[in-house]
Amino acid sequence: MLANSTRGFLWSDVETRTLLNIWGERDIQTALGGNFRNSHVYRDVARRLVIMGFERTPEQCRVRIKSLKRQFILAKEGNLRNNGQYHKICKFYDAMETILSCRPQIDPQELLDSGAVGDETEEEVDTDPPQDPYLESTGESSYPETQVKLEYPPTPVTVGNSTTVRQISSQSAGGPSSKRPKKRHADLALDSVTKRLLEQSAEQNFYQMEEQRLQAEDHRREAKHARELHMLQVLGQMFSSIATRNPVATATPNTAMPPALNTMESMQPGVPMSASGQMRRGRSSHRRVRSPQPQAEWPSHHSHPQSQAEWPSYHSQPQSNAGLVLERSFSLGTAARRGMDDILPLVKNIVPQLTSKKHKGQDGQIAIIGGCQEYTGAPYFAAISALKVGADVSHVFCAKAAATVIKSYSPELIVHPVLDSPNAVEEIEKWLPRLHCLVVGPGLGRDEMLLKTAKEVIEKSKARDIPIVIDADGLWLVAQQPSVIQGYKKGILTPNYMEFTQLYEAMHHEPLDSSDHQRSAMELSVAMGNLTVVLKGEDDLITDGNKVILCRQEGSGCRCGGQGDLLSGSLGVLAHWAYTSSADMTKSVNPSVVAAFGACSLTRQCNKQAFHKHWRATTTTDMIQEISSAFKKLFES
Ligand SMILES: NC(=O)C1=CN([C@@H]2O[C@H](COP(=O)(O)OP(=O)(O)OC[C@H]3O[C@@H](n4cnc5c(N)ncnc54)[C@H](OP(=O)(O)O)[C@@H]3O)[C@@H](O)[C@H]2O)[C@@H](O)CC1
Ligand SMILES: Nc1ncnc2c1ncn2[C@@H]1O[C@H](COP(=O)(O)OP(=O)(O)OP(=O)(O)O)[C@@H](O)[C@H]1O
Repeated sequence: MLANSTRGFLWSDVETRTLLNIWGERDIQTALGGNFRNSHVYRDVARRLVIMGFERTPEQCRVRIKSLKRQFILAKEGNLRNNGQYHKICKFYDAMETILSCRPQIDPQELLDSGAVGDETEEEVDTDPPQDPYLESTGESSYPETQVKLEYPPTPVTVGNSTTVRQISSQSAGGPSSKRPKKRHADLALDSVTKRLLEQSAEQNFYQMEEQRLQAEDHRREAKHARELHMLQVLGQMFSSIATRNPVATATPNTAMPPALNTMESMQPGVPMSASGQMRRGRSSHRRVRSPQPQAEWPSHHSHPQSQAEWPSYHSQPQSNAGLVLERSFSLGTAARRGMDDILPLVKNIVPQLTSKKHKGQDGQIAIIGGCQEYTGAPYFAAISALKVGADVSHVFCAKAAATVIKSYSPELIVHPVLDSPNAVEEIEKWLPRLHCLVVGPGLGRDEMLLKTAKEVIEKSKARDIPIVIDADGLWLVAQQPSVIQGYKKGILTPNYMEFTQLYEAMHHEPLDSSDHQRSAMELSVAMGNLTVVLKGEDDLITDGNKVILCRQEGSGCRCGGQGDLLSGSLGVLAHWAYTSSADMTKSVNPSVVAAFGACSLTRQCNKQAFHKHWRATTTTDMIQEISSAFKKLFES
């Protein structure tokens, strides 16, 4: 049976790697290098792909390769917009580089001699604007193609070690009447000058095309956001009509903000939102700027029904320096906004009483799914942090090679060396009835067998309604197979910036707009079915797709590895507490959000305290030692 019988626009990593393996085969590369018509080569590629279990048309293969080459060239050229991090998210960079650097060098003179003028090879020339990835499989594009007229012989442009062939513009190539030289090696000096000129103009041409390509991309993005906006408007209207039938919900206070899809990036606590009432999208030439409007000038919901019925509005809730709430709400916003004045008291509310009436286990039995030969520290940090925050029991389900090492770090942890055993899922499943929260990913690694086990354990835990925190390599799994957690309301994702980028791009099939993290985080959350997303960074950004909370608890400049594990372990416990607290305690705020805010604040406070003592020498172990006092300071004073 074919692995990919239901074809879609999406190429899985395995499928792409198989395609690259086939495309990189010597005979294919030779065939592509020596032919200006290559449809038969891609027929062969598609045929070989079918043998490997993936059904794709030759055109799909060609388009996919083309797009991979585009990504690779972009990454290579450094013509990037992702804070110079793009090479890290060009997943197949190494494979592309290996293949392209082994390509036979193409002699431009041979191309001229071959008489292939104007007979463009589809394989080598990359002049199309990017295709909408949703339509890659059909080859159609949802936006007008940028016309780049190419009339003259191809000339090589060196990208790294490889040589690709590009067309030259008429001005630079000397016009279509350029004649094929009669003697091939007649004038070497002239040849080399001509070659240099051709190379320069090809480069210029390349940058022009890149510019056009980026513009086309911007247009496409604008169109996408316009569609989103429209959807939001429709939703707003729906909520509005419900609200008019619901007397409680219609009691919306006079806090309607300008109808701007805003971000809080420029906001400081206490600064009115209207000061930043503009839509920040992509490149400057396409920014749509709304005039800043003083808050007072915006009519209330009652006098300006459109302001809430048609537009989602974002409300800033001035907070303590540690936390800031950005909320997108519709007409029913009042209900959602109740209790959002301050998240910290809600975290305090969920912390269980210490009482002699309880027995062991009631305050939390947490399990970490992670730990392999390479990574033993991460699961330990997460598990011990869970204990120090207040869980009664902390388990680690890890690979055999990691178990003894983790046990030797701490006798407090219960370590199960089962993750790489054939009956791993069964072994872990036995424990699920007693577990209150799972933290999947710290030190898990990317071994396929371990990931498969993790995936099945997630499925079993979902069936039991257990909160699941996914971090580190667990997020990699989610980027490959989002459905594993998509739509599960008790799922919490805790990506750092790199992990966030991968997740975002896996869900949206387009590069992350790094200028607007809050919007992107919300989009990711919504795409994942309103899962809670915690984007860690200078400010931690927490969203469930409806509101964004910034955690700005003071930390330090020390970024020792493992802090994220402290966060995910603590979050495991807090999530359990939040989900077992009454709605009164959390004031109906999403329990995952309350827990996430608590875990972020705690991690940052630990970082601050440890840094005061150890300065540059601060390690995660030092931070863990601060959990007790940081917790008390934040949540019990
Ligand atoms: N002691 C242990 O056992 C520990 C084990 N751990 C375990 O290791 C496993 C793999 O985790 P990971 O940390 O290597 O992977 P990930 O976070 O993707 O970083 C990869 C690269 O991305 C970059 N990068 C990262 N953050 C960035 C940012 N914000 N902004 C920009 N760039 C950023 C940075 O690239 P660089 O700067 O080095 O080029 C980084 O090297 C996982 O199981 C985890 O649990 C850790 O928990 C640590 C303690
Ligand atoms: N620039 C920063 N300033 C202050 N705090 C930060 C900064 N970056 C991250 N943090 C804090 O460090 C904690 C861990 O985030 P980090 O980005 O280091 O996670 P990670 O890369 O997943 O960690 P790990 O090393 O465990 O894999 C978070 O609580 C976050 O608030």
